[in-house]
Amino acid sequence: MKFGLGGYQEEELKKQKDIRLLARFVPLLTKNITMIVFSILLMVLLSLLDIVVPFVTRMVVDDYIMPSMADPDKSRYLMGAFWGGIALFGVALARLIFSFIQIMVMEYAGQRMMHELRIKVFSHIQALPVSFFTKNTVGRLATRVTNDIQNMQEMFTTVITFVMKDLFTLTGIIIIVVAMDVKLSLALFFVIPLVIFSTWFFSRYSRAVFRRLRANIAEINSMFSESTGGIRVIQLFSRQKQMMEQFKEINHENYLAGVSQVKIFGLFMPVIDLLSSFALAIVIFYGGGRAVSEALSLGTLVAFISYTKMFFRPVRDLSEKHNVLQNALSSGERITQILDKKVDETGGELALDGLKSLEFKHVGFAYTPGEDILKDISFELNAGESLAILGPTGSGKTSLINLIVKFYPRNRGEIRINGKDIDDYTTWALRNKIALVTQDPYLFSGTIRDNIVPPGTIMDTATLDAILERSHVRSLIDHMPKGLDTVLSQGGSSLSSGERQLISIARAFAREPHLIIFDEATSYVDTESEEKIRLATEKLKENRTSITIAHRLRSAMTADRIMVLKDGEIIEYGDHGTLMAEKGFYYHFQTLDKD
Ligand SMILES: Nc1ncnc2c1ncn2[C@@H]1O[C@H](COP(=O)(O)OP(=O)(O)OP(=O)(O)O)[C@@H](O)[C@H]1O
Repeated sequence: MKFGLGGYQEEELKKQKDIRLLARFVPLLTKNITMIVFSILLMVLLSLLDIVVPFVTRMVVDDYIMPSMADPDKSRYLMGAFWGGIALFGVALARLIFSFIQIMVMEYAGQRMMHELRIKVFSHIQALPVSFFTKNTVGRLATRVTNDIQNMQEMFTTVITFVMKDLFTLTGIIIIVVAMDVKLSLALFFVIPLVIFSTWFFSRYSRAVFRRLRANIAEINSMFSESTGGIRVIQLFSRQKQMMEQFKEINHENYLAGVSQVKIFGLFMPVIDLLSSFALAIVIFYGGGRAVSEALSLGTLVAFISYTKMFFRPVRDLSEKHNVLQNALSSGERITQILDKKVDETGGELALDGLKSLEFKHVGFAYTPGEDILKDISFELNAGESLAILGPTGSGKTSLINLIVKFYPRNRGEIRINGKDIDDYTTWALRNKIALVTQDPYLFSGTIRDNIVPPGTIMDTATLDAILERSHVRSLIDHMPKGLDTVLSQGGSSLSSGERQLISIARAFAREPHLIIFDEATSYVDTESEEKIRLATEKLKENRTSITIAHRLRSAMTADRIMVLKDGEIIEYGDHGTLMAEKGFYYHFQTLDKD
């Protein structure tokens, strides 16, 4: 089933068997099994207390009230009725206490389980390959770690124990009514097939509606986060109306699904009420007749009426819990869908100690099968050499870089570092020793220091000072209210893109990388910042191997080798002199840039 609009659509779900789906979450339960079992035992006790009430009533009616009517000495019976009342009050008090303990224990266990599940989902998402995030929006993933996990918690806390209680109560009632009067209990059981049929009918439809609702909520979240993320562009290009239209459409889908849910519930509950009244009518008609002819005691009839009413409470309850269960199952499906996504396991065992060579051999790559973005790329870069990559927009420059840092896996050919396949190195070691300075670097929310010094590293002041000096970030930090300890907003949005780039160059210095990959900014950076960035990157590249996606004449000219890409192919390769002599793309780039 697909809903809403293209960009915000949820991935199609594979329908899983409920039991198999629930089994996936059993390990969470087993870790908290003591609390769960305790809570279930309390629930059993609570349902016993429920069942006992009509029984006590029956005793009071049959043993004290009825005999008192025919006896002139009524005082003999008063004490019995009094103690009956006290017993009922005692039962109510015990219910309150046990119920409080049960809720506390179960909620505690539920919180613990969800805490663990949330961590599991979060860490799994963190380990997923970059390609996953281009297909799954922030909003959609946020729904997974918030709403969906909340739904699962509700299932664990309410469904498990309440279903146990309800089933126990139903069984208890059935046993007790059969023991009291077989004939009258058959009259009550007459409606059970009808109850089962309507519950089955209801559950069939409600699951589909719940799935639609979940998908719609995720789409709303997803569209909301994307539209707020891009609010500047939306406002600048006056796209609010269009966004509003899209939102209205998604919201309308959600409304329709909500209405379907209401319809199903609106129908089901009255049907169950009708069946309950029907059963009651049969009990009163048949039981009443037998009581009149004294084949049945009045106390038993009164107890029967109570049990009939009580019988339908768990049925109603079960259907309501069924609701929670359906909701949780559709959330569970989406959580397992994420947990089933394969994390990148291509990493090997090797550490990366220094860089002697980087080699591409006939490398081919496509984001979508059949649509080649890089074709037959071969080149070699030795220690300390610099490579400048040039090419028109969309020619595959960024894609080539993405393969080196393993954001995406290559489809063909070999990529070797120091003669070994890049998959032989641990992904962590590889990324740790390759510094990628992007055009618009991402800074973490936290202090500037946290952004520069790698996590878990203790860096002495002299080293840090030298880094700040070499990356030309010193004057920027001196202007900050708390210097290195100034807290940045998320993504470093309070800084200019040039400032962000300088901090990310300092971050690169701190890791002492073997390979520098630098994506030169195409957007406007003021002359002063540009000069600082140029000096900082030159220092960073000193005595290191580097690759620059070059947009400036100077960076291209000074590189040891220059590669020109067009439509995913290398069309020119060599040093400045050679390529100028070829009078191709590079030659024209040089002459154009000079103008
Ligand atoms: N995640 C992706 N999924 C599918 N196609 C993609 C993805 N990223 C890039 N592409 C496509 O791959 C091609 C090469 O893109 P790439 O970003 O590598 O080019 P580029 O040379 O770096 O361009 P620019 O100079 O504009 O940054 C483009 O046609 C682009 O549309």
